[in-house]
Amino acid sequence: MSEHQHTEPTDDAAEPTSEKLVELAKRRGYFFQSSGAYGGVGGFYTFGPQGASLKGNVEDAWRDRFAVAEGNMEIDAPTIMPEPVFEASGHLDGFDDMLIECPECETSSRADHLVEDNTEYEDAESLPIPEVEEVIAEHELVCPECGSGLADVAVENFNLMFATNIGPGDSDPGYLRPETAQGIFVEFPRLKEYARNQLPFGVTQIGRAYRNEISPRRSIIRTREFTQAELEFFVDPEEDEPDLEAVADVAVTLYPASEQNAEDGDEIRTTIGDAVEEGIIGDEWVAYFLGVAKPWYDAVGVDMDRFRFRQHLSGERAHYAADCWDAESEIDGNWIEMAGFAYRGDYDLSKHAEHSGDRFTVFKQYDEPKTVERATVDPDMSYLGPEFGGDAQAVVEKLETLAGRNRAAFEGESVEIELEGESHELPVEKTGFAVEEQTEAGEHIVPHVVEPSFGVDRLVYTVLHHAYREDEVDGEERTYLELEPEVAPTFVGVFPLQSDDELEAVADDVVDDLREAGLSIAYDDSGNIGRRYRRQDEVGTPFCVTIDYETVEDEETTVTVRERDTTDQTRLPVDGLAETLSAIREGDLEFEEL
Ligand SMILES: Nc1ncnc2c1ncn2[C@@H]1O[C@H](COP(=O)(O)OP(=O)(O)OP(=O)(O)O)[C@@H](O)[C@H]1O
Repeated sequence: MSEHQHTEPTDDAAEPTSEKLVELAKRRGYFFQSSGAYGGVGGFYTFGPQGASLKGNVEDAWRDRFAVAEGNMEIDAPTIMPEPVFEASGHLDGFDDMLIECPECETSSRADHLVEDNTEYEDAESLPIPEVEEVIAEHELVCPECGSGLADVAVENFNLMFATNIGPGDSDPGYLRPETAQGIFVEFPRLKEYARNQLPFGVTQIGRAYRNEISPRRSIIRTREFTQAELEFFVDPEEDEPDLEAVADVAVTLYPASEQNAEDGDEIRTTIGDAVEEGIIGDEWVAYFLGVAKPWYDAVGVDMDRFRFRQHLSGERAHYAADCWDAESEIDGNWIEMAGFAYRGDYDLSKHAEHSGDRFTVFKQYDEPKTVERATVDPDMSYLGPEFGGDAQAVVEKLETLAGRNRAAFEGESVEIELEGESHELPVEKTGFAVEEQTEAGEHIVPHVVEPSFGVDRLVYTVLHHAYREDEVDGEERTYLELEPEVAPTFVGVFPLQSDDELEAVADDVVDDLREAGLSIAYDDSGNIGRRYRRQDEVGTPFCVTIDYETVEDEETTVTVRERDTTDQTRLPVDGLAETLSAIREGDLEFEEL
C-alpha cells in the first residue's frame, strides 16, 4: 500500500487537468460521488452512462488480452468471504495503514502520508510506528483539516478490511474482500482439476474489491470500493518458462530500484529482452507479463510518453515477493500506480494449505517412473506398548520421521529418540527398520504464482486524463476526449440537421443500420449542430454523421461524416456507411483514406 511523495501529490496541489476532468466527468456522466442526495459519501463513486460504458469496454479489452488471448480461465467469486480465509492470507493481521486522528476536529489521516507530504521521508509506510510518531513530533506536523498540532497524538494500525457478519448473530464473521485474488487462491483445489492438473495455467477475475481507506482522495484514484482485474498464473518453478521471444522486442521505460536509490538516478529506456539479459528485471515471468501489458495499455489509450514500470524498493515489497514492478501513469506531473506485477512464490497456496488442511498442490508426473529407496519402520507394538504406555504412538511417529530423515541412526544396535525433552534408547530390531525400493510416478508440488493485478478505476481515470484535449475550432474554445475507438462509450453520433420529417426518417434508418452493425450510437436532434458536435466531442465520440438537405436532394443518399480530433468532414453514401465505419473501428481503415 505504498504511496510515495514522488508518485502521488497532496490534494491541494494545483491540478488543472484533473480538476477540469472531474467537472466534465460529472457533467457528462462519466463518474460522480455516490449518494449525493444524502450529502455524498467519501470514497464511493458511481459510474454514469458514459463511464459505465468506458469501464465495461476497458474490462472487455482486458479480458480479451489476459484471459482469452493467453488461454487463461476466468472465474467470478463472491465478494464476501469468511474470516479463516483472511487469517490464512495474512490480511486479518497485517492489512493495516497508519492512522492518526486529530483530537480537535476528529479528522482521520494516514500518518505515513502526512509524513511523506510534509517531510523529506519518501517511504514512511515502511517505518515502525514509534519512528513515525517521532517524525511527526520533531517536524511539528499539524492536522491537514484544522491545523491543530499532532505532536503528542498516538499513531495506530488500522485494518482496511470492511467487516460484516454472515447470517444472524456474530458467531460467523466475514469480510468484504480487499482484493479479488483470494477468491482464486481459495478455489485452487478445484481450479487445478479444471486445468487437468497441468501447469502452467492461469485464472483471471474481474470484480469489486473493498478497502476502508483512511482518507480516500483524488476522485476515483483512491476509493473504498473499486474494481480489480487480476490474473493468478500458476507455474512449476523448476520447469516452466515464459515465451519471452514473443515480447523480447517490446520497448519499455523502466525505473528500477537501483536508479530510484541513486543520487542522479533516472528512468531507463530499453526492451524487455535486453532488460532480462542485463538482469534489470529479475524474474522472467514478471518480464513476460510486463511485455504483454505495455502494448495493451497503449491500445486502450494510455499515453506511452507518460507511462513507465517502476520496481518496488526493498522496503515496499512483501517479504515473500521475489520481484515486483508497478505500472505507473503520469497525472499532472505525478506518478500513480495503475497495476502491480509480482512474483509471489508459493506463499499464497502454502498458507491456504496450512490453514485449511486441503491440498493446494499439483501432481507432477515424471517423464519416466523413478525407482527410489525408502526407509520404513514397522515397530513391534508388543514391545513399545509395555515400554511407553500412552506414548507408544508418539514413539512410532518419531521413528517414522527419523527413518525418513536419518537412516544412519538405525545402523547400530540401538536407536535414540527424543520424547518431550527426554532421550530414549530402543533396540533397532524392535523398530522393524527396513530399506525398500519403491517406484514413483511423480510428486506433489506447490505451484508458484505470478500475479499481474490491475486497478480498473485508476486505468479509466488515466485513459480519460491522457485523452483530455483543448483547442479552438472556428474561433471557439473546444474540449474533447481523444479516446481510442475501441474503448469510447459511443462510436457515432447521428444528427438530423433540423427537425424535418424527411431528414429524421433517413436518420432513423442510419441509426438502425449502424446499430445492426454492432456500433454504439447516440442520436441527438436537439440544439444547433455546433453544440451537438461539442457534446459528442466532450464525451469522446470518434465520429458524427449529419443528415442534411443534400442527403435528400442528391440522387445518391449521402451524409456528412465528421472526425472528432481533426473536425475534418467528408460526404459518404448511406449505402455501405455501416461497413466503412465498422472497418475504421476494427482498425482496418483510416478516416483520412476516405
Ligand atoms: N483504494 C483504491 N482505489 C482504487 N484502486 C485501488 C485502490 N487500492 C488499490 N487499487 C488498485 O488495485 C491495484 C492492485 O492493488 P495493490 O494491492 O497492489 O495496490 P496497493 O499497492 O495497495 O495500492 P496503493 O499503494 O495505491 O494503496 C492497484 O495497482 C490499484 O490500481
